Amino acid sequence: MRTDQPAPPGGGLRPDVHTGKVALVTGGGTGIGRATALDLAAGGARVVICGRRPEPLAEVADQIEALGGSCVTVSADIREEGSVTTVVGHALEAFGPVDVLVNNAGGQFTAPAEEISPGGRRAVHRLAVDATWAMTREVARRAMIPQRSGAVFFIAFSPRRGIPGFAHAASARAAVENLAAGLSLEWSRYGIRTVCVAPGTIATGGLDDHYTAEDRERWERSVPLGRLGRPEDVSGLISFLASPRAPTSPAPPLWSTAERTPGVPGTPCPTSPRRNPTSPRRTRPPRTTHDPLRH
Ligand SMILES: CCCCCCC/C=C/C(=O)SCCNC(=O)CCNC(=O)[C@H](O)C(C)(C)COP(=O)(O)OP(=O)(O)OC[C@H]1O[C@@H](n2cnc3c(N)ncnc32)[C@H](O)[C@@H]1OP(=O)(O)O
Ligand SMILES: NC(=O)C1=CN([C@@H]2O[C@H](COP(=O)(O)OP(=O)(O)OC[C@H]3O[C@@H](n4cnc5c(N)ncnc54)[C@H](OP(=O)(O)O)[C@@H]3O)[C@@H](O)[C@H]2O)C=CC1
Repeated sequence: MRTDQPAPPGGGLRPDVHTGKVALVTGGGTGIGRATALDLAAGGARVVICGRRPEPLAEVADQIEALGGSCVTVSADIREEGSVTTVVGHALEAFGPVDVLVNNAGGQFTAPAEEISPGGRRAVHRLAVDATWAMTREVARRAMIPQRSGAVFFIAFSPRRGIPGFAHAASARAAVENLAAGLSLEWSRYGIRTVCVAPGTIATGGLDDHYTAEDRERWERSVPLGRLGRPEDVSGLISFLASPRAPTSPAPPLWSTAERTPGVPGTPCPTSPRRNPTSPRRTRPPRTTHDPLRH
């Protein structure tokens, strides 16, 4: 069964939690981006979504409108010069200043590091790093800095210390994580929060379509929970962090919905240690009553 099924929107938050806000979600037509667009809309935000293919964008817009929300779609390849300006222009024209930007569009391929060509590395970094920065700068300059508020989300990877087959992509996400941390130091003065979310491994259509069943099974085995995450795990976190209930001080650099696997990424997680039945039980020393008033 395909795993990229629409999730019930809401994220468990109040239906007016984002009322009056405008959100822009890149790659909002599928997977994590779609779940995020739906959750933000279910909280009352007016949503702009972009991606290269118009069809998935239109489906999400229909879903949002069927729930009584507002959604505008912009079909664009955000790696192309000028397209970021166009996307942000459409958002401003449709709904006014953007309050929440979710830099979700991204992707890569798996390959041994030594086989990744400069062009292959560039293709991945152009999207994950360059287009993300261009979008963030454009939204900040045209909306968030003038209005002295906003929340910008970035998507990183977990684990953070590298993933076999992802040398190009994991290094791109490390750059984005550092960007989020640096911007939070610079742009707090404008009331802009920059937050990086590291999803772990999430069952999406993108994962189904671009990676082998073997890859997915290996990644699944490495999750202590025993299953991959769901898009709404990530969208629910983003929706909460975009809400007024989000902790603001001190701004945490990275939020993760992920496992923290102690072994090599992609290898099975260790099983729980079991007591050796032949080893003697440790005997506890007798309990003494501690009276804090007596020394
Ligand atoms: C513990 C384990 C954790 C696992 C974590 C898993 C976490 C991540 C999951 C996800 O991110 S799921 C998201 C799913 N979606 C995707 O990944 C998107 C799929 N990929 C793409 O859409 C494309 O590959 C791309 C990355 C956007 C590149 O597209 P583009 O149209 O720019 O590519 P091309 O013009 O065809 O090629 C450019 C350049 O790249 C080289 N290349 C492309 N594919 C491959 C490949 N499979 N292997 C090696 N090289 C590839 C291609 O040859 C070109 O290079 P040059 O010829 O110019 O040198
Ligand atoms: N699923 C997972 O396990 C994890 C995912 N991530 C990251 O989370 C994000 C969402 O992933 P997921 O939902 O799984 O994957 P999807 O492939 O479903 O989502 C990627 C979205 O980005 C859009 N997109 C890709 N390239 C461009 C472009 N050049 N311009 C505009 N839009 C673009 C795609 O639409 P279109 O093709 O129509 O352009 C698509 O809607 C990605 O950045 C991914 O790398 C991070 C960690 C784990």
